[in-house]
Amino acid sequence: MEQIKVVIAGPRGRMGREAVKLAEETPHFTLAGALDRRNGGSKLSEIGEGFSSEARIYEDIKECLFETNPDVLIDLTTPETGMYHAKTALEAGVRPVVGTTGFSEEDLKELRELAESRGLGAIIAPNFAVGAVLMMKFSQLAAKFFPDVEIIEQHHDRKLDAPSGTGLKTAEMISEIREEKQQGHPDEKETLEGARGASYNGIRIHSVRLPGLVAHQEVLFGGEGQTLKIRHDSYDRKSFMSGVRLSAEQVMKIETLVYGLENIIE
Ligand SMILES: NC(=O)C1=CN([C@@H]2O[C@H](COP(=O)(O)OP(=O)(O)OC[C@H]3O[C@@H](n4cnc5c(N)ncnc54)[C@H](O)[C@@H]3O)[C@@H](O)[C@H]2O)C=CC1
Ligand SMILES: O=C(O)C1=N[C@H](C(=O)O)C[C@H](O)C1
Repeated sequence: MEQIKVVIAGPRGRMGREAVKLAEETPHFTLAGALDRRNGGSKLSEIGEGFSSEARIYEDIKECLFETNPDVLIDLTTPETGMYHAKTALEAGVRPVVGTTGFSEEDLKELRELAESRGLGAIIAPNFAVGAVLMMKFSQLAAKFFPDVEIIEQHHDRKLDAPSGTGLKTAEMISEIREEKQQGHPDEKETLEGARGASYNGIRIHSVRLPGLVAHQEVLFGGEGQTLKIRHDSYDRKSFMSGVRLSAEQVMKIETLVYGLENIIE
């Protein structure tokens, strides 16, 4: 298999550290460097996170990409940083694989145009877990028969964005096959603000944040005399790593931006 040179942004984060281990363990990946907010100039093996890689840590993305000349930048940081990194990578001829969530439609449009104008692949995947992708696909199918649907996403309490990227993507995928629809009683009133959750084209999204949780989502459909629940649980961040690996492989073969892992696993 073709050797892929990767840089990982956010190596000390919950996802980033799994991604560093993935890169260290994958024979056809070469970990060329890491982008962090601190530890610039050190090697990954020197920062006490249990990494064995001798790859250097950079604090400046431009310097990092110039010196390491990677094929792929894997970004697992924060929404603002993720957007800046993805843009800077494309401008430098590097293909971004972005797991970071919280991108707007405008962000996606801008990155798609940039990727296509440079003839480069880019993948933005709100969820890298295959089970979560299937949950979204099954939900899209179910919504053809059950147009009344609410999404309950549950995450750890260190999460910055709400709703989750997965919750939003699920609502987007359902909206592709469902007309906008007002759900619940037409005269319903919130006596406590937020009680009915956020609304995406009329689909309610409820965000739960609690210590102890990792990443969980239930898509709840209601019909006459029946309900259907489609649920996915990530109990460990290892659940995301096969999707990260697949994305880094596939991004080398495309020349546009792909938003969502469902577009590369089917
Ligand atoms: N697509 C997917 O399957 C998944 C996506 N995520 C998303 O990935 C992102 C990261 O999640 P976690 O690892 O849980 O967060 P985290 O807070 O544990 O890690 C984020 C890391 O990014 C680093 N960082 C922030 N700004 C930076 C900068 N300018 N340069 C370099 N590093 C920087 C932080 O120091 C931190 O180590 C979030 O947006 C989350 O929603 C999380 C899990 C799965
Ligand atoms: O922050 C997380 O943890 C996760 N973020 C992604 C999201 O926002 O959907 C993916 C997964 O749910 C974990």
